[in-house]
Amino acid sequence: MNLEAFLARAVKALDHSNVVQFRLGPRRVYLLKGLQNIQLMLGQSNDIVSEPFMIMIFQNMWNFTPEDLAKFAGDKSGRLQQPAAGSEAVPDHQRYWHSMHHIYSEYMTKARYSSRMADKYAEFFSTQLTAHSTVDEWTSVSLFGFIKQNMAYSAVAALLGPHILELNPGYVDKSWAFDDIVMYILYGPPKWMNRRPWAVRDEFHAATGRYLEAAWANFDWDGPEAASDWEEHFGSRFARELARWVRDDGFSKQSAQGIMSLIVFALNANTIPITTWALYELIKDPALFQEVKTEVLQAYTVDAATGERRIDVQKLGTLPLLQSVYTETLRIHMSLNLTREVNNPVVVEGYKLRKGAVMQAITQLAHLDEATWGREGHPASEFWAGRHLKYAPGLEKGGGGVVPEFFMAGKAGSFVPFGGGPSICPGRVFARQEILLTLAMIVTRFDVEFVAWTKLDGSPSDRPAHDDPKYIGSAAVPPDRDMKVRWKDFGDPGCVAGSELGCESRLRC
Ligand code: HEM
Repeated sequence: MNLEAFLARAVKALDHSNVVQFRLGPRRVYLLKGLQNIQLMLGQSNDIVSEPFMIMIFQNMWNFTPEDLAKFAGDKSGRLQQPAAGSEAVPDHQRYWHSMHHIYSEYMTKARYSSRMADKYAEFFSTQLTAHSTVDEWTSVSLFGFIKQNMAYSAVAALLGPHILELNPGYVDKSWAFDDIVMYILYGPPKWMNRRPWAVRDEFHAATGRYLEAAWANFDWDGPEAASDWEEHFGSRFARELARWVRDDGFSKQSAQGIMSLIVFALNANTIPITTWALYELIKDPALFQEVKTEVLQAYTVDAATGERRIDVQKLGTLPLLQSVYTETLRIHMSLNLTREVNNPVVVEGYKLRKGAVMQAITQLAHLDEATWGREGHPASEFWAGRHLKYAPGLEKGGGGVVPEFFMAGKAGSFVPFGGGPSICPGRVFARQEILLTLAMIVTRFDVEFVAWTKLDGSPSDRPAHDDPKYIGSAAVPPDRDMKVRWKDFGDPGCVAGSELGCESRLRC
């Protein structure tokens, strides 16, 4: 399916109406736009659900066994605490959607667990930066390639612990090979016509399975780490709780490794394109790079006891310019058809949508709406780092020491990179921390100079990067060009103007 062509037709059709209906085989599909319609579709209710679409994903991407698939398909009680009407008698252990949702929201989204993962991520990523550069020397780097390898490596180690990478040399490459064939598996021709994508999936799943086996064999459930937030075998508490639930509820080994593999895919598929695009913007604009660096230096703290310098992730998340750059990058490069199914009839702009009808909202339509996001001299289609900054009346940028505030330039329903409702992305808190940390660590640690645009294979390109059309409609869209840069590592950052922190860093503030 050509999602780019579909998107272009959909945008045209939605020019005239907020609701456009078409048929996909026997199904009625309703494309929606407009704040209220999207809020309705992504609301907290058992009337409009994502489960039927997820079943398709479980079958193809997760490779669930038919028995395990039947457990989810048969559970109509929904994800919410309150079972859907008519499902009140379903025993708790058979509420598969709710159990999974509970683990997501408890161990992935809550600040305690996401911050622990973020700290581990910073530790692993710092080690990767050190391994790939020499202090005080200029090194040539293909930025997208670098981020794809090293950010993914560090995020996997933070989520699942380092052993998965030791047990499976080339695991990160396997995960990207899987990323490459995901849309084919979901929407492409059947397996008998081309077996390769399924072989790529199975190889990736098997590698993840080796991690699960080793973790189960080596983790002591009665030992001192039984309630720890992070340990080396399973990695994060989230991964451990997910593995435990899958085993306790009797899922097969095949389904268990599929679930974990999908988490790895979700972990990297969006954060890495978004981080890469944000870095491209910062490097293209040296003044912006410097402004972000100055701002980020405020988030370094020194541990009074150990003298160790580290980034305070919470503080990082409050820096206005950095937040604005992050929001703007997500706004521009997220392209997903959010999909739901009607479980109980609903009325949308006078149309009655029956049970079984499919609803879709296209993130790009909301994110690029000129009326919502456009500002004089800054059309909605263009990146503008200052779009989400607000200055006190009378004080404009450049007015000596004026600190702006971060604010959402559009309305909440016009910005849905993480979806919404019960199936909103559970990784959103960690994703933000991970992206901000990566940007912060690079801008404070390196001097970076643009060298040239290249194609993804490293050959010269005569143009800058665009969104890679292959990924439009599927998630955060990666660039179709790499950026060759040279960077110089200044080593340990943390020196804030005049060394307030008492460091002897060579970092030029
Ligand atoms: C910039 C980064 C990210 C973006 C833009 C993003 C976006 C999304 C979106 C749009 C959905 C579907 C939501 C819906 O249907 O309403 C989703 C689901 C999901 N995301 Fe993320 N995501 C990001 C990072 C992450 C990370 C780091 C993880 C961590 C493992 C993660 C794990 C998941 C999972 C497990 C689901 C499925 C949730 C469910 O079915 O209940 N995501 N994400």
